[in-house]
Parts: sequence; structure tokens; C-alpha cells
Amino acid sequence: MASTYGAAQVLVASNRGPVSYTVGEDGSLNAKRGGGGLVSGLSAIGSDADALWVCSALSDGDREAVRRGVGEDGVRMLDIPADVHADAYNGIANSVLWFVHHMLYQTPLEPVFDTEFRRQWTSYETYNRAFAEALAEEAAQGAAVVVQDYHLTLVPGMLRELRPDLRIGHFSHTPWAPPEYFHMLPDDVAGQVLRGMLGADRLGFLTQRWADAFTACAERFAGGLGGTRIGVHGLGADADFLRQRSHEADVEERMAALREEIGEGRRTIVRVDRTELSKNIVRGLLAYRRLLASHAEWRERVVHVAFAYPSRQDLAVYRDYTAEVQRISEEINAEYGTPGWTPVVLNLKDDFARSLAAYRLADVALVNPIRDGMNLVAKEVPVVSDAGCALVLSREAGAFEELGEDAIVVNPYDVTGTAAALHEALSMRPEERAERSKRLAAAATALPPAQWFLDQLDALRG
Ligand SMILES: O=P(O)(O)OC[C@H]1O[C@H](O[C@H]2O[C@H](CO)[C@@H](O)[C@H](O)[C@H]2O)[C@H](O)[C@@H](O)[C@@H]1O
Ligand SMILES: O=c1ccn([C@@H]2O[C@H](COP(=O)(O)OP(=O)(O)O)[C@@H](O)[C@H]2O)c(=O)[nH]1
Repeated sequence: MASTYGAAQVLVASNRGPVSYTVGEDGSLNAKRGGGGLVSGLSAIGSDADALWVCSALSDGDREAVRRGVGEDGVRMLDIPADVHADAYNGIANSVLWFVHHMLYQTPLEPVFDTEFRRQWTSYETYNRAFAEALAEEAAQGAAVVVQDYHLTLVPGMLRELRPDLRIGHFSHTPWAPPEYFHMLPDDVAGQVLRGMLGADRLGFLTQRWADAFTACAERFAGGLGGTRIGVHGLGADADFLRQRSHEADVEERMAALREEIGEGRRTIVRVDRTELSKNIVRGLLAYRRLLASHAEWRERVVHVAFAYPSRQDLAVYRDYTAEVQRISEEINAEYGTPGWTPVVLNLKDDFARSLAAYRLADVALVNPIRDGMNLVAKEVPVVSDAGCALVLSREAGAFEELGEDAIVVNPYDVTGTAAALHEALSMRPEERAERSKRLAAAATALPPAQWFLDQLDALRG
């Protein structure tokens, strides 16, 4: 029996893996770091020899890499049929579960759970089963498996049936919806999601608020937590990596270019997000426009450097949102710009080095999501900024629980309030800004990714 077990002692499973491939014109495969906070958080596990990261092939390049047997050590990419993956990732994970947990539906018209949803749900089950089977195959006897996020809610339950010997954890990087919102899901689906997760020995969340919401859902719709334990682990920024990476030559080069674009002696308000509905980029721009309208003294003296790098572009609603971000930025530039001053420098391309260059130059960081599991950008900018930055932070970001005291806190729907917060941040005395930034950086790095992951393993095994 033991001979059928795999060799990995620690396994991670997530939809997005540490790298993604593109096929070059000459047919060569080029690897690029996976975007988003989940990858930033888990990158630290890569060096462990007994560890295996099971993820999904996301692009044609990834599928080609699997076919050619190309890959990173310690990573297994699953080549799930593209249509099944599209239903599971775009359809269920990003259009349903993400919307539920971030409370993004415009409820008079959506959601509509009809036959299309049922078809996609079947793919979601297939997709989860493929992960459960791969994990069952790769795991050594008694190994620890930590399943990540809303893409894989059914995996713990499925894996428990296949391999009762394993220690199974699940970690959510998103908020969890309150019961009255979660209950929008059809009852059988809500039940499957909860029972799937409760197949784990232990469930992890980024904040107490999201953990409490899950417990409330489990009590109301699944008869309680049963034997499943709950833990809170607030993922922090990776200070060593960020400080080193942000001083490399490509970042320095981009700093010089950005300085040119910003212009001598001007303040810089920085935001960096995936072009993601929940990040509230449009209201952020409206707040900046309000600032320029009501505080004419800032005109010509401030530049808003906004990164909205591509995310989930297969979904029309994300493409439309990107277009709206672009439209408003152009409107602001047309309304207030002068020959020597561009009020909004918008970056729609994925350029991590240029984002780090902007972090270094930031006087103010704007992080105003409607709802966000944590938001690592809020934690990264204070660590990297050269002169220390003021943080304007939504009370709805998970990071608020740890950074709220030294941030300028906003209600993300209140555009006038956010404009006032930007004014306050820009007006802050440099000494106060530097002191607050130091405290923010200390709080932001209290639980670095490697420790965050080890804590979960210890708790799972304990
Ligand atoms: O994989 P994508 O569809 O491109 O999306 C990127 C990631 O977005 C979400 O990240 C979350 O994790 C961060 C780290 O814990 C957290 O700080 C942030 O608030 C979350 O939004 C998603 O949960 C990941 O699965 C995605 O990979
Ligand atoms: O071009 C970029 C700019 C930033 N980031 C990283 O993406 C993560 C975003 O994580 P966050 O928790 O703020 O939000 P998420 O995108 O995961 O919802 C941060 O670690 C950023 O450093 C990235 O991968 N590519």
C-alpha cells in the first residue's frame, strides 16, 4: 500500500503557480513570475526539497511547457482541458465565488443561476477533482497539504476521501461573505462549498473578520464546524526580497524615467493594483479629480502614478472596467493637464520593476478597495518608499486590521472623504510621515511569508 504513495512531505495547491510561460516567436518558452499577492506570499516555499507546488496550466504557453516537460523544480502544473479550466476559473471562481466574497453583484440584475451556471459548476467539480487526484498521487504518507483559495473549495473534502492519512489545510486569501450574502448561492452549491472546505483539518484566513464570517456561514448552513479548526494568519510583506529587488539596476533605470515623467519637485501619489473591480480604482481617480477641483493649490504640484496592470481579461466586465479607468484618467489629464504637467500617469502594462520604482518614489500610497482579503501593496509601499510614505487606506481591506492606526483611513465609497484624506496625506509634515511610515513598515513585515507558511504547517501538524 505504502508504495502507491508519493514523495512530497509538504504540498501546496493553487490555481495560479509561481511562474507562467509564453511562447516566443522562435518557439522558445519564456518564464514570467505569476502576478498577485498569493504568489508573492507563497514564493518562500520554493526552496524546500520535500515540497511540491501543484498548480494549473493557465495559458497556451503553460500547456506547451507541460507538453514539453519543461518546468521549475518543485512545481507540478496540471494540464486541465482549456474549456474545463475556463468554466472553473472564469465562470465559477472569478464570476461567482469572487463576486460573492467581495460582494460585487449589482443585485437587481445579477446573479442569475441558470443552466449555464450549472454547466460551469460541473466543470468546477471536475477541476477540483483533478487537483485532489494529483495531490493524492504526490503526497507521502501523513504529508501536510495546504490548499489555497476559492478556486479549490471542494479539494479538502475530495482529498480526505482519497487519502484519510493526510493533514489537510485550506487557506482563503479573499474575504469571506457574511451569511446573508453567501446565501445567494443555490443551497446545494453553498452546501457543497462549505462541506468541501470542512473536509480540511484546519482552515486559515487573513483576518479575524473573514474567519468569523466563515464560522457564521458554517453554523447557519452546514451544522457548524464539526472537527475543523480555524486559524488567522495575517500574511506580511517580504521585506528582504523587496528591499533587495527594489535596488536592482532595472528598477533604478525606471526610477529615472519616472522622475522625468513626474517632473521636478512634485509630490507623488502611487497606487498599484490588478485592474480589479474590488480595488475601486475608478473611485480613487474620482477622489483625485475632486482633490484637484477643491484644492487648487495642488495643481501642478502633484502627480498620480496609477498602475492598473491586466487581470482576468477574458471577462468582459474586467475589460470594461479597464476602459473606464483609462477614460477617467484621460478626462482628468484633459481637464487639468498643462504643457509641463500630466496629472495622471496611468500604467496598464504589467511591469513589476516599474511598480517598485513607483513605490520608492511614493509620498502617498492610495489603497482604497471596496473589500480585499489583505492587500499586500498597502504593506509593501511603506517598506520600499525612499523617504517614507503616508498611507490612505480603506477600512474594508484586511490590511486595515494591522495598519489602521498609522494610516489615514477611508470609507471606500466616500469620494469626497477620500479626496480629503489625500489632502491630509499630502499635507503631512515630512517628519511625521517618516515616523508613521516606519511604524507601518514594522507592522507590515511582522509576519513575513516564510514564517506565515511555517506557522500554518505547525498548526496543521500540531
Ligand atoms: O490569479 P489571479 O486571478 O490573477 O488573481 C491574483 C490573486 O488575487 C487574489 O489575491 C489575494 O491574495 C493576496 C495575498 O494573500 C491578498 O493580499 C489579496 O487581498 C487577495 O486579493 C486571489 O485570492 C488569488 O488567488 C489570486 O492569485
Ligand atoms: O506588476 C506588478 C505589480 C505588483 N505585483 C504584486 O502583486 C501583489 C498584489 O497583491 P495584493 O495582495 O495587493 O492584491 P491581489 O492582486 O493579490 O488581489 C503584490 O505583492 C505586488 O507586489 C505584481 O505581481 N506585478
